[in-house]
This record gives sequence, structure tokens and C-alpha cells, in this order.
Amino acid sequence: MTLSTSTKARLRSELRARRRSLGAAQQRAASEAAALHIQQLPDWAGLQHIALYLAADGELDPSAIARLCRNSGKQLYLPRLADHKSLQFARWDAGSALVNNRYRIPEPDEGSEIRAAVELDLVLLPLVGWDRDGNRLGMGGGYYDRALAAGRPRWIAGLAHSAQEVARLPAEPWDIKLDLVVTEQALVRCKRTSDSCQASPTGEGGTSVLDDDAGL
Ligand SMILES: Nc1nc2c(c(=O)[nH]1)N(C=O)[C@@H](CNc1ccc(C(=O)N[C@@H](CCC(=O)O)C(=O)O)cc1)CN2
Ligand SMILES: Nc1ncnc2c1ncn2[C@@H]1O[C@H](COP(=O)(O)OP(=O)(O)OP(=O)(O)O)[C@@H](O)[C@H]1O
Repeated sequence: MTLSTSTKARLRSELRARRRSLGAAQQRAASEAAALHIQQLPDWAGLQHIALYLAADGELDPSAIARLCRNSGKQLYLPRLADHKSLQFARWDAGSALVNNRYRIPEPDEGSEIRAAVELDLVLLPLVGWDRDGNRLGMGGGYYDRALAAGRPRWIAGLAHSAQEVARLPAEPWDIKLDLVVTEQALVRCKRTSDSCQASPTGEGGTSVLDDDAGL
């Protein structure tokens, strides 16, 4: 299935408006709740190198996850815009110097240590929209798709409000599928239809990661 460019743009704009409409208290609560849910990953304690992002535009704020990670000695990385509309994952220590990129999102400055996606244990992506088959809608630049095309980290997880879920997103050939989505409500294990997992006939998708022992 494919969506026309204008249909995709409309969907993106509607979902962005939806996440921007959430209030500050709701955003804070969502951030804390997501930090609880992410610890349900069965190998959470062993995940050491984790990329996340600095929230903008109503995105689910990973700052409670960042705090949790720092408190348990995990190493954090932020996306940094790279050539050819790709991203690098740059080390983010407490107190690292950050500079605004062209979208006015702060990122680690030049000279910060870079780690390839395959060397990361978990990449948390900001989502505009998501479905339970692991399809995602991003900001439309293809940045994460390019950055993750060279090799997958152990886990690719979307972070998004439950209000950003859509029944079914089209899978484009270049799209990188999500293993998981973490929302304020749950940790959802995605059914990766193109990777041999079957979509459920009812169209209902993911299960709680704790209910699913396959591949974990
Ligand atoms: N928090 C966060 N950091 C991120 C991303 C993201 O989606 N969220 N990215 C994920 O790729 C990368 C940056 N990509 C982005 C792509 C488009 C826009 C954006 O706001 N576009 C505006 C136009 C802004 C302009 O041109 O000045 C828009 O579409 O309205 C922002 C970031 C890296 N860092
Ligand atoms: N691996 C890739 N190599 C070259 N071009 C790519 C690649 N991945 C995506 N693109 C291009 O990027 C453009 C944007 O893709 P798409 O609309 O799927 O963005 P998105 O997934 O919403 O954004 P993002 O990945 O930044 O969150 C498309 O025109 C697509 O052709």
C-alpha cells in the first residue's frame, strides 16, 4: 500500500497538531510513564548504549528515560544531522556542549564521539505516527531511515503518545520497521510483517512484550 504524497502530508500535519495539543502536565506524566514501561524490556539492565532525542513539537519527552539511564550508568547519544540528510549518533554526557541545528533542535557539537547504529543497544525514535505492525511516520526528511539503513541496533523503538497511533500506515520500501513502541500506556511489541512475523487476521497488532517470548 502506498499513500499519495498529499495524503501523507495531511496525516503528518494532523498527527503533529494532535501531539502539540497535549498540555505540559500531560507531557510530564507521559514522560514518567514511558520511563516505567521501558524497563519491561527483558534485557533492559544489560542495555548500555542508548540513543534518544531532545523533544520538540509535542513529541513524547524522553527526559525521564534519560534520567533513569544516567542514574544507572548507561551511556546516552543524541542524533546529529549529517551529510546527505542522514544522522549520526553523538555521545551526550551530562554537561556536553550542544548547538542548535537547522531545525533549532540542540545537538552535540562537532568533535563529540560518534557511534554507529549497529553499535547501539537501543535507538529511541521520535514518531509522528505509528501502527502495531511497526510502521512509522516521521517528520518526512528520511533522516532516521537513512541513519538506520546501514545496520540495525539491537532494538529500534519508537516513543510516542498513544494518540499518535493509526490503524495502518503504508510501508514504503525504504522505511525502517520498529521492533517496539513505548507510549504513556504500554510497551508494545510490533508485529514485523515483512520480516516473517504475520499480521493478525483481525488487524489487531502488537502484544505486550511480556506476553511474547518469541525472539526475545
Ligand atoms: N526531537 C527530534 N530531533 C530530531 C528529529 C526529530 O524528528 N525530532 N529528527 C528526525 O528526523 C532529526 C531532525 N529532522 C527534522 C526534520 C524536520 C523538522 C521540521 O520541523 N520541519 C519543519 C520545517 C522546519 C524548517 O524547515 O525550518 C516542518 O516540517 O514543519 C525537524 C526535524 C534529528 N533530530
Ligand atoms: N535509505 C534511504 N536512502 C535514500 N533515500 C531515502 C532513504 N530512506 C528514505 N529516503 C527518502 O527520504 C524521503 C522521506 O522519507 P519518509 O517520508 O519515509 O520520511 P520519514 O520516515 O517520515 O522521516 P524520518 O526518517 O526523518 O523520521 C523519501 O523521499 C525517501 O525516498
